[in-house]
Amino acid sequence: MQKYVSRFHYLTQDLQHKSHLEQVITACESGANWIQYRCFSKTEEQHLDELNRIAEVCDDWGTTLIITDHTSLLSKADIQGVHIEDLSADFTSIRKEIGPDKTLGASANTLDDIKRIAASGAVDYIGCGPFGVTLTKPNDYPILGLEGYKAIMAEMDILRIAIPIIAVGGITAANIDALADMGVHGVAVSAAINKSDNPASAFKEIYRKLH
Ligand SMILES: Cc1ncc(COP(=O)(O)OP(=O)(O)O)c(N)n1
Ligand SMILES: Cc1ncsc1CCOP(=O)(O)O
Ligand SMILES: [Mg+2]
Repeated sequence: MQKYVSRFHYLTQDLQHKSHLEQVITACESGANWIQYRCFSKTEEQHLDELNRIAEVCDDWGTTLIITDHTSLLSKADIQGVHIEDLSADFTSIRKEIGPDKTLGASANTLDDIKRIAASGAVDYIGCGPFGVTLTKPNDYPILGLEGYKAIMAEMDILRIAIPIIAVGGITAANIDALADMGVHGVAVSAAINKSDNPASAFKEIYRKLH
């Protein structure tokens, strides 16, 4: 079953000065239709508690809520899907576990990752990056840049792989037009919004470029 996948994935992050719930409220008030709750600083109990509060806000605003990694929480809160960051995850098993209706996202860095994930037939979209330098999730993967996405999209076209690609990592409003020209389905953004002096305005700037 093909599912709706937003062109703008807003990701919360662990911050000293603003809770995930506060970040979600700002995003919803700014027009978010898709939020990924990406939290690595809480116990399972705290995580579920905050998730339920966030889910209430998202329900009020009609915003799709995705959780990062914690597949087991899918059945415990009013959320619509899970994004798995483990590149080597068994997506066929995860799909069996979560059932057909929940949205399942995966991460990729290369065309080979995308081929493998797409071949599982279990995943609804792929977050592919990093586009640029990011401190949110530092790793050793090579930066793709615009040319990287161009090459990946061209190869996917040849191979007739149609899964939506979401560019991620180091994206700011200044990159949106060029990334859209590369043919990606959408973008995922965290720091450029959350660490901005004015997150609501940073969110809206990106939103306007995508809509
Ligand atoms: C939409 C979306 N895309 C990607 C990620 C996570 O990507 P991640 O696995 O952290 O990136 P690399 O490790 O591959 O650089 C996400 N959470 N959401
Ligand atoms: C989940 C994830 N993986 C690579 S970057 C990132 C988070 C988003 O990056 P940024 O904070 O730079 O927008
Ligand atoms: Mg990863």
